[in-house]
Formats: sequence, structure tokens, C-alpha cells
Amino acid sequence: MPQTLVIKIGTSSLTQPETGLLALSTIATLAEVLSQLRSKGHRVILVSSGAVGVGSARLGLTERPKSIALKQAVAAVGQGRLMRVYDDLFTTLQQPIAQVLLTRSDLVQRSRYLNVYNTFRELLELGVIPIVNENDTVAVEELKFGDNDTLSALVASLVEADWLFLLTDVDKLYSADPRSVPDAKPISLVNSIKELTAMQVQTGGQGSQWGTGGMVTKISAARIATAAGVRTVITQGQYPHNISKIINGESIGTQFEPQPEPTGARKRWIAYGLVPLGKLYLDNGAATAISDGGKSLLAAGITEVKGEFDTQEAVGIFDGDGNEIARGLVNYSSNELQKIRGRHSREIREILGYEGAETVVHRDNLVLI
Ligand SMILES: Nc1ncnc2c1ncn2[C@@H]1O[C@H](COP(=O)(O)OP(=O)(O)O)[C@@H](O)[C@H]1O
Ligand SMILES: N[C@@H](CCC(=O)OP(=O)(O)O)C(=O)O
Repeated sequence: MPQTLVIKIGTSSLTQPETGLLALSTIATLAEVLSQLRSKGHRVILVSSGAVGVGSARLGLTERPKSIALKQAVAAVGQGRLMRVYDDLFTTLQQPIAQVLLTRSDLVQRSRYLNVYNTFRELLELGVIPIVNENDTVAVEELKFGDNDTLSALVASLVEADWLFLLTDVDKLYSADPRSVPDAKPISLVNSIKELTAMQVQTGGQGSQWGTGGMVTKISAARIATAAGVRTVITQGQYPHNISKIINGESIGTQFEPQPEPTGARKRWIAYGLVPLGKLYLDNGAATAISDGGKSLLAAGITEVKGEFDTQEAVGIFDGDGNEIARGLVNYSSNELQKIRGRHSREIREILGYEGAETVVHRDNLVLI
């Protein structure tokens, strides 16, 4: 049966570690495998990192640029080169491709989010393999995915993919970074993110020299994707043929079982597509009413408001211990909430001088995470 596959390849797999030059044989094999999957009827999206790494190699830089302006300039050099290589390879295989560059703001605004969805749907219908990257050259710091693991999970959630493959330079997830802890234990199957939390996997630093985020961002990507019902796999980019083997049931890499939450696409957008601009801290009663009772959030249960936000913007909702329990869209701005927090809904009119909504976050706009 045709399936929707999102494959993310990291800089560490696309480039040779010693020189930073392109790992041509890996990329060529990947192009072959993805074209074969396409010809079998699967819908395929490639999320490719590498703009900064390839741009750096082109410009003779020996380490990943740190300043934002330099990174943005280098990405502009690298992205073009990367797409040229992909286009040459895929054209040889008669597989049309498209470049899709996204920034976080494309997913924050609901109308743009739906627009991106429509574009993907159309491209997939046309038999094209979209090649996605963050639009590093224009992305501003506050509105960045920051890493392509997160971006690929959001894309997989957006298109309701069956599979997300995170291709990297290690063969699977280990109990600790195998580079620094040689006897770290391999993990082949993760039944739930709860189980993973209990395993207390150590993720060390920021990953390889050119990569962004290391294992931390892959685990949080798995969390986003599995919650959207997407089976997620961490496996080695050097062996793209493994993708077909995994789809056919072989146990390779680390596989995360999908854990679809009973939330629709709109609630997934609230939970993971939006960038929370503030934080609401709740007393125990309100935290329980939301977590266990599926209730809306009222002003009375809010003990503290942090950040600056307007009405209808996204906030994180925290219990008394500081754990984020939910996200939602607020009916009041941060200024208004500072005045009405801890107060009964019937007092709102008197405090603000006008009639407001009864709830601070209505349960239709609230999603547990
Ligand atoms: N628990 C762990 N299991 C496996 N790899 C880990 C772990 N913790 C950290 N890592 C490191 O994460 C790196 C991959 O992340 P990264 O360099 O960001 O790759 P990519 O460029 O593919 O996104 C590996 O090279 C490995 O050293
Ligand atoms: N958008 C950036 C990639 C950021 C990123 O997540 O890198 P990686 O950890 O190698 O997947 C680029 O193209 O260089």
C-alpha cells in the first residue's frame, strides 16, 4: 500500500567529516532509493540539511559559522549548490524534485500553515519529491525551527506521514553518546516516549562538528512525530537502502512506535506548530482540571503570567512544579492577564472595565502535551 514517507538527512551524513566536502556516494544512493520508493507509488518528502556545511566548504571555512549574519550568508551559498547536486542526480533518474524553503512563521499563521499543506499535497500528487530545508538566509532568531529534526517532525505531522526517517551518522540511539561512552547500550525499539524518559538516555553535547542539536533534537522530533501518529526511525544515513528494508519490516536502527493522540490537525498545530510567547503557571486545582478533567482554563487558577503576548497568541501552560502540561491560544493579552489572574470570571468586567471571554483558554484551543 502506498505510504507517505518523510526522510531527513543531517549534515553529518551529507558531508565527509574530514573535509566537509559532499559525501557523493551517499547522496547518489539516497537519490536512487528515494526514486525507487516513488516509482513504487510511495509519497516521498526529503528534508535535507547541509546548506551551512556545504556553503562553508565552498568558502573554505574550517568551522561552522557562529555569527547569525555569516551563517545566513553561508547558507545562501550552500543551498544553491546542494540543490544543484540533487537536481543532477534526480534528473538522471527521471525523478522531478522541488525546493521548499520554510521558516517557522510559515507554520505559525494558520492560513500559511494550510497553504504549505496544500503545496505539499499538490507536489506529492504530481509525483514530485519536495526537498525541504529551513530558509536559513531569512529566518530570524525568534522564529526559527533551529534544527531540521524539529522541522522534519512538523512536516511529517503536517502531511500526516506514515514514516519519519532521521538519517544521521550513528546507527541508532544509545543509552549515552557512543563516541564518549563506548559501552553505551543500543536501543532498538521505543514503545512510548514515557518509556524513553524512564530509560534516562544521555544525549551529551550538540552533536557532530557540523550538525545541529545532536540526539536531543532527534528525540524531541520523535516525540512530536509519534504524537501525530508517525512511526519514527533513527538510522545511519550512510546506508540509504536500509530505508526500504525498514519499511518492509526489518528491525534496523531505533524505531519509535507511533502514539497517536486523539487530537485533530488544528490541535497539533497549536501544540507544535506555534511558538509560545508566554507562560501561564497554575495552582494545583486548575492543573488537575485541565490535565484530568478536560476543562477550559479560567483566570482564577492562574498564579503567575510570564512574557508578553496578545490575545489569540500561543502560551505554554505549567503546573505548580514548573512542568509544561499544555499549550493553548489565549483570549486575553498578557497585560490583561496580569490584572485578572487569580480572580473569578465574574470579576473580570469590573477589573478591566469591559466584558471579556469567560475562559482564558477555551478547551477547544487547549492541547495537553
Ligand atoms: N544517546 C546517544 N545515542 C547516539 N548518538 C548520540 C547520543 N547522544 C549524542 N549523540 C551524538 O549525536 C550525533 C548526531 O547528531 P548530529 O551531529 O546533530 O547529526 P545530524 O547532522 O545527522 O543531525 C552523533 O554523532 C552522536 O555522537
Ligand atoms: N538548515 C541547516 C541545517 C540545520 C540542522 O539541523 O543541521 P543537522 O543537525 O545537520 O540536521 C542547514 O541546511 O545547514
